[in-house]
Amino acid sequence: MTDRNSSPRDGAGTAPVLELDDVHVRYGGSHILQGVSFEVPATGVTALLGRNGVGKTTTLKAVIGLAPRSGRILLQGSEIQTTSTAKIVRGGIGYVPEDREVFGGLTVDENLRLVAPDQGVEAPVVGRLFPDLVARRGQRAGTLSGGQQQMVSLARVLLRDNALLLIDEPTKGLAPKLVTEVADVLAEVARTTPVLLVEQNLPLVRRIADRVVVLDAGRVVHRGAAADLVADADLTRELLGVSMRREGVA
Ligand SMILES: Nc1ncnc2c1ncn2[C@@H]1O[C@H](COP(=O)(O)OP(=O)(O)OP(=O)(O)O)[C@@H](O)[C@H]1O
Repeated sequence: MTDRNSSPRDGAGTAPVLELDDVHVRYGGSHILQGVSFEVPATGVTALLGRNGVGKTTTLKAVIGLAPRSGRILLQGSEIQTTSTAKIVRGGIGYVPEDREVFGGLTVDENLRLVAPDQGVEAPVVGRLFPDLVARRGQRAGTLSGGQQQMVSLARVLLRDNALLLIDEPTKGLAPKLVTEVADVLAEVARTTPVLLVEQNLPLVRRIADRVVVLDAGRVVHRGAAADLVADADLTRELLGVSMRREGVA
């Protein structure tokens, strides 16, 4: 495994917010995570990368308790590998799954009031980061564009106080302009809350991630500074099978 945790942006010196130690996930006879170990520092964006099907989403699900896991997982030093998802969420992990999961029949405001009944779109964080959602407060979430639904998902999680955010491919399927908008929001969010981000868009990773963890076949194969990985065309091709010119962030 390559391990290049030497950047001044790597959060070294502070206690990690999340630690995975030899985490395994098995579905029936399939051994999906095969001893995953890494730390998420308490600041900035840690990007979890890897080719399709290597176990990135499964890693987030193992942390939040939605996949059958073994091994040790520590949130702010406390073991959570046997804790229920509801307790983990109450304990401070916000999870934005890949499939967005908005309530399509409810308005934008009603979706947010499920989490913050007294505030909805009036919550300061919504006005600050998602002015478009305030303007669309009465629109049914099912009629929003993919990017707008992504914003509802993100806003809903941000209505709570989180020690850590797990965000799974927030830009998947979005047009480049919306990718840029989501990237802006994530960069702003990460100023106050550490983020573990699954993302395939390397220009976005270069722009907002501080460090990367790369998985292959259920194992960590590389850790290091995001800038170092994306600057190394041979390494990105070797680890991810992509070149930096594939897609852009305006
Ligand atoms: N509930 C499940 N039951 C059986 N196998 C599963 C289940 N969930 C995921 N897998 C398998 O685990 C492997 C890892 O899936 P995962 O979704 O974690 O990959 P990923 O790295 O997030 O991929 P992608 O980039 O394509 O989203 C895949 O082979 C997938 O088919």
